[in-house]
Amino acid sequence: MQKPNRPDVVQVALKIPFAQHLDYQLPEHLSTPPVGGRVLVNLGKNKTVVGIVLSFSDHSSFSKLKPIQAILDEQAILNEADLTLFKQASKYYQVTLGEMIFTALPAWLKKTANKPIPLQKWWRTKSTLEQATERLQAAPKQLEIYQYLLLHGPLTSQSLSHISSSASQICKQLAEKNLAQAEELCLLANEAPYDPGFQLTADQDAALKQLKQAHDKFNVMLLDGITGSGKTEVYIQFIQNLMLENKQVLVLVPEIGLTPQLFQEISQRIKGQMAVLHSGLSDGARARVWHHAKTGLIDVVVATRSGIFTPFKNLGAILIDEEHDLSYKQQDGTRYSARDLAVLRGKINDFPVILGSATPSFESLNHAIGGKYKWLKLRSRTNNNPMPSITLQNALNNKPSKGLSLKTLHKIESHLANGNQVLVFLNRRGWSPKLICNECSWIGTCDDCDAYLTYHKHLNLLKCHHCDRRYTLPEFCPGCGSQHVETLGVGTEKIADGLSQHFSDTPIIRFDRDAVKTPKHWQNNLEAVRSGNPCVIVGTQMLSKGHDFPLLSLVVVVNVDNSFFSSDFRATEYLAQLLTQVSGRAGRADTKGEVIIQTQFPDHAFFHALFDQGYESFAKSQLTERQEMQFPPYTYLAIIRAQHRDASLLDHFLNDMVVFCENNEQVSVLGPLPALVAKKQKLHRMQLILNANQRKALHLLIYQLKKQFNDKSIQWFVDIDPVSFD
Ligand SMILES: Nc1ncnc2c1ncn2[C@@H]1O[C@H](COP(=O)(O)OP(=O)(O)OP(=O)(O)O)[C@@H](O)[C@H]1O
Ligand SMILES: [Zn+2]
Repeated sequence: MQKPNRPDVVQVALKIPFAQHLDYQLPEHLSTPPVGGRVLVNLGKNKTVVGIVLSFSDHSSFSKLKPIQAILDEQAILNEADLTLFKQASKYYQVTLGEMIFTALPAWLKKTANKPIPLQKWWRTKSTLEQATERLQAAPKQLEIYQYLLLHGPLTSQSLSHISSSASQICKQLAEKNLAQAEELCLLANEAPYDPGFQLTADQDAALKQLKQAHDKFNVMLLDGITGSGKTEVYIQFIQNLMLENKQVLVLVPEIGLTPQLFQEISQRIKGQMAVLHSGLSDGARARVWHHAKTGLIDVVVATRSGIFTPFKNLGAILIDEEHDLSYKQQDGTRYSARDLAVLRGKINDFPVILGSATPSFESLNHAIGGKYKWLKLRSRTNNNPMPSITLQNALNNKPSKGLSLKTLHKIESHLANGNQVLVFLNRRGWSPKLICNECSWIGTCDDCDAYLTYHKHLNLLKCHHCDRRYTLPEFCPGCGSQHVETLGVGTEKIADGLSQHFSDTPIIRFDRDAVKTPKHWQNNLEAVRSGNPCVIVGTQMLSKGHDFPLLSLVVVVNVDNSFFSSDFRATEYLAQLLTQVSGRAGRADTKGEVIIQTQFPDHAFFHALFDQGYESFAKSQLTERQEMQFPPYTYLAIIRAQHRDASLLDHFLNDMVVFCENNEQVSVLGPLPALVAKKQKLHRMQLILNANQRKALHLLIYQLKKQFNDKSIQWFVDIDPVSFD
């Protein structure tokens, strides 16, 4: 039956760049869909797509509306506050509302097929073993499954498949006999959560008090705690506190690799339900976490960047660990910052947002200094150990072979002999980053990108790290025919190789994108380290942060000198963060830590500013420079990025934009400039850098540019608050 105030027109957000929403007609045979729910509609000639209902109207300025094809959700998947977040975010990042929403939706919910979210049943036993044994005398397979569940449950039927291929059927039979039951989530019955019985340090105590005081209103708090100062303990006790009020908590970490650790640390301390959310999960599993967070079944979600969009029933706070990390900025598609959106979300929903780091971003630090964020400092390590000692080793006097000098190798040896572990940090994977000819100086470059090729020894080929194209190793120099072609420089593969030769009885554990391809690899490697035996870990930035390896006493840093030649005004900020973080891995338990930095510039002013004064003073003096030079965080940046096969066409196009901007006195435009990677997969890449004293002026100009230059032949997009120029 038709309701009296039934709307005729439904406004639907779609993944389209040209309109905020499209109007559709609501056909007689469909009921009114919920706002924030999904519908199926036709787009263009014959495409069927998923859209999100935004609002209703009695009329449309368009005639001949297409009808809604189907309603996919009976209940909204996004509530009003979620939609407000998307609306404000889409304005900020200058994309349409639909583009913003579809950046956020898990793939499962974007499918037109609308299959129900695959729920996952976890089985556990009921009744006693005696009762079960008696009743299952004639059913040995059922008894076997019962016994296995009793020992190892709760488990999914998939994880019982090694016992029987019809495990799922058998579980149902057990349930019929009232000997087992299924739950939708693995409810970890943490009736009595573990309590480590820590006496909080004075700093931890003070920080926690401030958090508790501000627990029910919007506030941004910068938990600025040196490495090993026990930030996690503060997070955990704050989460426990919020859970007492039945609130949910979202915890963001910068990398998948950090999710298991934090998940475990929190889960053993709370009486509640937790989930992880990251790109390593299946589509179905990700949609499931959305669903359970929204219904309120999950109390705490530990997620990577895109988790910021998870809808919750009663979200009480967002915690962002390692808030300075660049991984919080999405680097393709809609380039949002999960950290900045967290602050926006806290404001919309009126809850606190906690940004934690040992090396806060200069943006956040600036807000803390100015009083916009509450500044909670933890300045002592929980074990009262001093910070590790730093040695700057002159790489010109101590020539490294396979990346490490003899002096360094001796140091490593003595730390291993004391039963400790060592981390060698190098931000470059592969065997060596260049292949050169000693006679004509030819260097191996990618045909499709403006990049050198990296040699990978175990594959015995050259790889482009920008497009992943592979090349066979030339026998002769393609430039002059000489046989004197050699690899130059070191990567993690070569360092690990040198170490295995030198320390043949010690495990060398490599963490980089080639050696660690799945979360399982991660876990295996981490377990090898956690086993506590002396070992040398070789790792890229994957490993520079967050990890707590109690037995690590020496950190060796190789090859960070490139940062001194970078054209990025943030290069020193990033280097300071990296060195502080990676040094902070050393000496976390009982041993005093030691750090060796192999550098060709041991006298560089940078090192002295950072290590003599510490991160905070270093940051403050750099902020003063930024202010003088009129750079962020005192001004606002956006980059217009464009790419095309034809470099001169690209140049023309961007020059036209520059001319268009010429009369704008509030925004300065730099460019066109080639991107740091000037060519990628055959496309030339150029950019304009827009810098303004006011965000409003910058956004207005971009809005005008978008209108004026909607020429489809050149692909271009805007990056608001860029974090890199590549
Ligand atoms: N009050 C306390 N007393 C004793 N030990 C503590 C206390 N609080 C935390 N710890 C322990 O101290 C260690 C370091 O803490 P944690 O890993 O939280 O440091 P962090 O501040 O997160 O450092 P990072 O920034 O390097 O990750 C952990 O093993 C933790 O269990
Ligand atoms: Zn390439």
